[in-house]
Amino acid sequence: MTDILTQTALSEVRTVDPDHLAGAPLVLAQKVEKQFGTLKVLKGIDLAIPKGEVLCIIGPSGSGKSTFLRCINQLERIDGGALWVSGERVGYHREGNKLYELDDAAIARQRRSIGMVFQRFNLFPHLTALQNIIEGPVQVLGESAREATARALALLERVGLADKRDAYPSQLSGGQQQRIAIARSLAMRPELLLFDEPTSALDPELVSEVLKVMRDLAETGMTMICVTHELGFARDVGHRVAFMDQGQIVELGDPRSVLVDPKETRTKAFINAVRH
Ligand SMILES: Nc1ncnc2c1ncn2[C@@H]1O[C@H](COP(=O)(O)OP(=O)(O)OP(=O)(O)O)[C@@H](O)[C@H]1O
Repeated sequence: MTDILTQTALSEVRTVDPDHLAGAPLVLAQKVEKQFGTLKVLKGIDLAIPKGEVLCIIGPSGSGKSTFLRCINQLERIDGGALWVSGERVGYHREGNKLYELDDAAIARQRRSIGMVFQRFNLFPHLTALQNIIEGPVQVLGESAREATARALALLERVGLADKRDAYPSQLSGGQQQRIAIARSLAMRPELLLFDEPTSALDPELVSEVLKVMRDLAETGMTMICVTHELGFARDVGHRVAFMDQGQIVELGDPRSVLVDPKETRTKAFINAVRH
């Protein structure tokens, strides 16, 4: 398996800075398929994401971007192909007519290493910012309240919200809630962070504060897959950009080649439409 992973890593990530090419990819998708009823939503996604990479996924509504993230995080089961995270085969998969399933404990363990930040912040409304952040580390990772609180306070500082530790979500702006949601994900010490349009539910003036936190995070070497409509963010922060359309990755490469000088007609049309 290491050979497959390494070979695929080298063939798929050649456009990435060599510093990001340390060993096997953190995420590997091979011919991943997903359908809802008769609707084929993912039609053979091949992708290798090395540790430390920031991959931005762009594409029109309904192209399967969220579904792909949800498959990585095992919120959806794939119907074909294979997915690995950290060299471990992810949850459910099918080979021929056989369906392989990990037990719930193994799935829970795999999911713990993957953080996900949603469009809607999904904070617990009855818990303060601090309580939202320590909930997972205490309940799931078994950390002491003292240790979890110390780390949560550092994370609040990192997202610029130390003064909001005792505020409830309803007392925070959308941008602040999203920054708490990011801190909450980080508190679980994830190896991989998935962002599903984290700024699209925000008022325009609140977008930049969330993008700044994501930008800072990228600089720490966190592996991130960001589904985003923020082309400026994708250009400045992404190591690579993937353009998805109709369940396929139509174009993949460094941000300049995909966003400024795309080769595919569909990519060009999408970028023009988003810009105007
Ligand atoms: N649970 C589901 N049941 C049935 N169809 C679904 C389900 N989830 C997604 N779909 C459909 O799958 C297709 C892809 O959806 P997905 O949310 O992955 O697209 P997307 O590219 O993320 O779009 P957007 O940018 O609008 O979020 C859409 O046609 C959607 O209606």
